[in-house]
Parts: sequence; C-alpha cells; structure tokens
Amino acid sequence: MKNLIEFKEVAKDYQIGEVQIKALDGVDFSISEGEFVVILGASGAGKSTILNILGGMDTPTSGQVFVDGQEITKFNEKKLTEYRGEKVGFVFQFYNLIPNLNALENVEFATEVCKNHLDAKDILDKVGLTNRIQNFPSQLSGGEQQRVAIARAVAKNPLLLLCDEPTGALDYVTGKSVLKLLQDLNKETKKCVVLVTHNSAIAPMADKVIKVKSGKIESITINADKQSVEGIEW
Ligand SMILES: Nc1ncnc2c1ncn2[C@@H]1O[C@H](COP(=O)(O)OP(=O)(O)OP(=O)(O)O)[C@@H](O)[C@H]1O
Repeated sequence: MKNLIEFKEVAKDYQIGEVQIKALDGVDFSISEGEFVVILGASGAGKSTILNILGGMDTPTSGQVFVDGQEITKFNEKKLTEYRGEKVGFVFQFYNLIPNLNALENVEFATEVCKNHLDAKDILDKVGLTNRIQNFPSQLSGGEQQRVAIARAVAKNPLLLLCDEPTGALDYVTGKSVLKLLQDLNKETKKCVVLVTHNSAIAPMADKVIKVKSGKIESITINADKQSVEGIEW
C-alpha cells in the first residue's frame, strides 16, 4: 500500500539553559494509507512530540516529514495552518470542547472552515450521540464528551486522525468503548488513525506498533493478525 506518512531522520531539540534535551533523535518510520497505528512509549519518550510534528503543531529541529506526497516540514505558517485545518483531525485526552456550545454546535463550529466536511448530525449519529446533540459538555459524561471530540475530528473529513492518549481520562469500560469507536471508524472510513499511548496492552488492536524510547524508535512491529478491542483485556 502507498505510504501516506514518512518521517526521515527527524530530530527535535530543546535548549533549557545549559541543558540540551533531545526529545527526538533520528526518528524514521512510515505509515500507509488506512493504517491504524499505535505509538507506544513511557512518559517522556517523545510520543507527543511526534504527534505534534505530524499534526503541524510543532516543527522539527532537523529532518523531513512527508504527508500525502508533500513535505510538511517545508510549509510556511500559512500552509501549516491550512494543513492543520483541512487534513488533520485531533483528539486529545481532555476533549477540549467549547463549554458554551452544545454537542452539535461544537462539531459544526469545527467543520465551518473545512471545504470537504461531512454532516455534523450524521457523524454524531455514528458515534452514538443521536439523543445528546443539544447537550452542553457539562451535561455529558467523559465518554460522551470524548465521542463529541471524535465526531468533531472526523466531521472535518481529514486525511489523518491523530489521538493523544484519548482514553487517558476515562474508566476502563468507557475507554474501551472509545477505542472500539476509533477502530470501527478506521475500518469504515479507511482513514489513517495514529494513536499515542503508554498502555502497551492495546498494541494488538493496531496494524502497526511504533515503540519509542528516549527519543528514538525502539521497534516497529506489524500485527499480522490484529485484534478487535473487545478481545483485549488489560
Ligand atoms: N516545550 C518543551 N520544552 C522543553 N522540553 C520539552 C518540551 N516539550 C517536550 N519536552 C521534553 O521532550 C521529551 C519528550 O516529550 P514528549 O511530551 O514528546 O513525551 P511523551 O512520550 O509524549 O510523554 P508523556 O506520555 O508523559 O506525555 C521530554 O523529555 C520532555 O520533557
């Protein structure tokens, strides 16, 4: 299958006073169209830095990143803003919904600027929130808020769905149902999902597992027989 994403020798350094932190150090990997990828590693390994660079929210110190044939590391601010707006859907640990907009308005607000967006109501149906679209975030459970956040990301009809610890604030059962939703959406829409986590137990649900350690790639594994989330226990 065609490569959708390529990281080539990507490095990210932070200078804090006298100390240089190598958040990423020569990171190479590729991701194919439609893949469900889990980026796994301990706290501080560099997972979020990879995701932020891939999402155009951060830029590397050196190296190249290609997405869909374009070198995003050559993009200026304007092109990066377009890229973030049109091509990338984000799902974060703490949902980041707008408190004074209801579920439907949260999704519509995000899709307003996207040319190829999908119908907000249809997507909220798909994530199981048909009867909750008028609710404000404070009137929704954590799991429901994360479903709204996923709907908001998916409704943009992006090229990639990037998820940073999407179940980090949820209990086991709710977290599992959110992972199942992401797995189902990946299967149905064939959109590439990249999910960052420290939970190695969920690795079997991925097509590809990229392990990160101290800013370097420790291993890249292809799961020949990936599993449905329902069949995984942790
Ligand atoms: N803005 C920053 N300034 C200085 N150091 C940073 C900055 N952002 C990240 N780092 C450092 O870079 C390294 C990688 O951080 P990163 O957030 O990517 O790790 P992570 O694997 O996502 O960790 P976690 O699971 O705890 O979120 C860490 O040592 C972190 O302290």
